[in-house]
Amino acid sequence: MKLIILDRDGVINEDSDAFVKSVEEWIPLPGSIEAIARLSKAGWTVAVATNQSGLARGYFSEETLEAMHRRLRELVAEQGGRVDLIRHCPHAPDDGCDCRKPLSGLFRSIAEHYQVSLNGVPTVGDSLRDLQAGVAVGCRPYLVRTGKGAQTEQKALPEGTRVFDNLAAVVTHLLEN
Ligand SMILES: O=P(O)(O)OC[C@@H](O)[C@H]1O[C@@H](OP(=O)(O)O)[C@@H](O)[C@@H](O)[C@@H]1O
Ligand SMILES: [Mg+2]
Ligand SMILES: [Zn+2]
Repeated sequence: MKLIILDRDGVINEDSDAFVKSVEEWIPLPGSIEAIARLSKAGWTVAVATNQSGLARGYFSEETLEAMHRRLRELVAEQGGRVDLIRHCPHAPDDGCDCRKPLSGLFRSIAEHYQVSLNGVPTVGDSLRDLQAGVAVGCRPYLVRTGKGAQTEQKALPEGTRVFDNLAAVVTHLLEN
């Protein structure tokens, strides 16, 4: 299967240092919804792996998070595409979970869901921890310059990381190669 694993905040939608705390604050980045739809229509299965410590911090509820993800799914469906699976880490940094990126629990959960290896599966993130979580289970890392990506690009990146301006550019590359 052609599987791709996307980070959410800063890749699909605008990120904020104050967290994305409501559907109103959940604003798609230009071209990202269409990019996800292009992948779907080309036969790709699109999964999302996202840290959502705002839940543990009490900034928003699971119901609000689900409303954001309903909005994402609706917008992609309007473009003829589909977000197939969303896995999130609800924990705080000091909860000691195994699913908060850079740990790979979300990625392993996605692999388990589809009963596939993640070797070579592209993963797209804006933070170093997104790439580290995916690379640890064999994913091919793609960094975008949206969200926190421009700052991340200044750091030491996992070997082989490809850098693109945004998700739309990553998708164009993937669909052309
Ligand atoms: O980029 P993804 O994984 O989809 O989501 C990131 C968000 O959960 C938030 O993660 C927080 O990190 P801490 O959880 O405070 O370390 C901060 O970086 C926020 O700016 C950001 O909105
Ligand atoms: Mg992010
Ligand atoms: Zn967790």
